[in-house]
Amino acid sequence: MPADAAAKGMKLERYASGAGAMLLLRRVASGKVVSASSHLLFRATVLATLALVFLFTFHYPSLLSRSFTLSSGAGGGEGGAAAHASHRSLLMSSSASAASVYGGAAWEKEVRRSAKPRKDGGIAVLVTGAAGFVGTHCSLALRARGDGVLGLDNFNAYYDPELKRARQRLLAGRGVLVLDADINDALLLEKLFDLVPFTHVLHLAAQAGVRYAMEAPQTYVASNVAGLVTVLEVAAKHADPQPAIVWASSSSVYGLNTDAPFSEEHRTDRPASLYAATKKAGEAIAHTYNHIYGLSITGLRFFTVYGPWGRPDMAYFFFAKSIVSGEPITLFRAADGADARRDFTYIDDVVKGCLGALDTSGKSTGSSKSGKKSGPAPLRVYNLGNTSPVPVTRMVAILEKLLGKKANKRIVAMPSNGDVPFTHANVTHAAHDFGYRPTTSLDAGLRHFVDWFADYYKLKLDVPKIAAKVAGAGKPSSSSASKKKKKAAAMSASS
Ligand SMILES: O=C(O)[C@H]1O[C@H](OP(=O)(O)OP(=O)(O)OC[C@H]2O[C@@H](n3ccc(=O)[nH]c3=O)[C@H](O)[C@@H]2O)[C@H](O)[C@@H](O)[C@H]1O
Repeated sequence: MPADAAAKGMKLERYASGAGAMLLLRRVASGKVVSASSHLLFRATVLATLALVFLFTFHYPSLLSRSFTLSSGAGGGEGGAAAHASHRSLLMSSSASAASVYGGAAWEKEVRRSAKPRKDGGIAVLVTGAAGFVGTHCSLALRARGDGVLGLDNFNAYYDPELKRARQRLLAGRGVLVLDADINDALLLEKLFDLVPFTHVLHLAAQAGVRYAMEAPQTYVASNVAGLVTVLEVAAKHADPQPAIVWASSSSVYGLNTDAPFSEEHRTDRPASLYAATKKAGEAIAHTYNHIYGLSITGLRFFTVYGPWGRPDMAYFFFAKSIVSGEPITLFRAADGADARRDFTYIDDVVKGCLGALDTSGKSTGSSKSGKKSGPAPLRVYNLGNTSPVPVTRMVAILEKLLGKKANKRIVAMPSNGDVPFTHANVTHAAHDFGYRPTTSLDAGLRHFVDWFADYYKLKLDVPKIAAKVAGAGKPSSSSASKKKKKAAAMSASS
């Protein structure tokens, strides 16, 4: 035996057992009993392997059994009673596995309870991205009218996950369970469809943000393309009956289109950002699943949605934070010298549009059993905007008044990072098909946002007084001020 192999043998066998190993070391070192050495080496290896298997099993049971997380605080799962074995897709976020509570009878009961309609004729909706901004508001509105809602969210850290947890707690308080789960977890989705005959999927989970797409392009592909495909695959090939799908597209699909107001008939083949390209890809993918599998699919092109419980990555939200803290804000000016303009759309108006789209979606016509469709199913796309673009500088002026503080503004040329100079929705189709009529001005909507913002971050703003000034209502009496505050709080929690 070469000297280094003998040395390795000595090293391994030293771990095998105390006194015996010492004896062995002497014998191996003398080079006299080589065959005894290899025999013991084999035994030591087997022992070490068994010890490792034992340790692994003890410390990492979640890797060996399937975990479904129940995280609304409502009820508990049954430890170790995994619902079924599964692999995790490489596309999935790892956050879901961290504090897992296992599936089982109690978990299934909670899932069914949350998804069960409370009224005759109510629908059962699986809401993806339920702890997101639009997802939270839609889930609350569905629950408020007696529909069944089960939420999914992967609680990723794109923006403050604590805000998502706060929304989750709000939903739990209204009886809506939001599972820690990723839309790319096909087996979990299948399991949920086995438990609940969902009539609809409101698919809002996505990687949002136009400019962030330059920093993290792959996350857009994973959520907005792969994630959408996973949801549609399960809905088409596993769910029985197939649900109708309503999902979040985006105003950004209009890209470099200059015809205004943007109509669903306009070109959408010139996306300005990868975000827009993934949403456009989603619309093409929706066509395929409708065509082949008979899924009823409705895409909603949201226009810069804002309001209470909003997204901190959006300009109105982080501008408000910066104004309060005295930090500078940067405003983009378009190439023609005009201020950037957006068709800012208030959350309550968008929620009405989402519910209208769900209620008029029509049925899917395919069968996951036979793989055939009985005829064409609805395939729709709608703008959900406010129909009145406002310069971003005006949005900042409203915030300044509401917050009682001037912004420290810096105006720069719009960087070429996926942004577009303006958006403007034509909502004729949504108005015709489900009565969509946005009614909230930017002044009123931002007043509701700032009421919530001050409350959530515990800021000492005299919000009702400032809000009334902006709305031109004069100085409110203390009773009308408190009535206003109560109304805003009720709205932010129930819309
Ligand atoms: O409708 C959509 O489909 C998208 O709407 C939203 O995108 P946008 O309309 O771009 O909103 P947002 O980032 O709030 O910028 C607002 C304005 O502020 C300007 N803006 C922005 C940042 C900045 O630092 N300065 C600035 O002037 C900027 O030029 C713009 O004019 C969603 O984020 C997106 O997920 C998607 O849903």
